[in-house]
Amino acid sequence: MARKFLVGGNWKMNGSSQLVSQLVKALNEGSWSSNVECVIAPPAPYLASVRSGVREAVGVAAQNVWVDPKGAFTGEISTEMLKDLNIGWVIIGHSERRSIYGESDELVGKKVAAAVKAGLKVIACCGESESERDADKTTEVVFRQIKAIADQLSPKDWANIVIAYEPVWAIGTGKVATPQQAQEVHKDIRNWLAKNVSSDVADATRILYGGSVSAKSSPDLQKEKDIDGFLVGGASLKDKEFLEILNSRQ
Ligand SMILES: O=C(CO)COP(=O)(O)O
Repeated sequence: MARKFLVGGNWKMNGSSQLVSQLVKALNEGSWSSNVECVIAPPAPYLASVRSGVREAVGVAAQNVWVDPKGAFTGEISTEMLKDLNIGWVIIGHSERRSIYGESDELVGKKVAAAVKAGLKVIACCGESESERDADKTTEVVFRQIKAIADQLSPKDWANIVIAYEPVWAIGTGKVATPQQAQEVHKDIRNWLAKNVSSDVADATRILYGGSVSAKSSPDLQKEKDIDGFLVGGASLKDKEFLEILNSRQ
């Protein structure tokens, strides 16, 4: 089954009104193949203006969401608010949320389930740290993270899930995984889905690679069979480079 290539831009806690306008303008004026889907994730204060400013074909994602629909949760954002603002996507379980804010596998699973039930599409992140890779625990960690998500979902929910494999050692370090390293884990994730969810879900689910993706590394990474796109951090804040990455899909 053909999986549409997806390039996501995770702006993290970066930007200003000025940079946001510049990036939106570049995406409105730039072009890339209709076989490539683009989703950008601005910081929460800019979600509404990005959604109204960027062309419809570009998806907009929040970088986090809470599990309850409303109430006394100071500082949080609900799925209902995202829908109210016409934000179709949310990134959940990013390694920065896990490590800095202590989000457990279980909480990540609950957030993914709440978002999908609310009708949002989810980019669900997983990935091992350097010491876990060195200890040969990559698949153990990644499978545990994905299982915590899968446990909360029914097979049909997977139509709205994209997985992002983001090895922690490659995030913001300039140390990009080789195409072979990434492909190996992507294939393992797909096999895990086939065995534990269904072969249809394994075939259809897009698995993105994230971690120091640049215009230089994207052409080779995109050649790998099980790499269905990228989740780009730093390079998504550079308008020309992000467009180059969008155009690296052959
Ligand atoms: O965390 C990432 C995307 O979510 C990757 O960040 P960098 O591309 O800056 O390494």
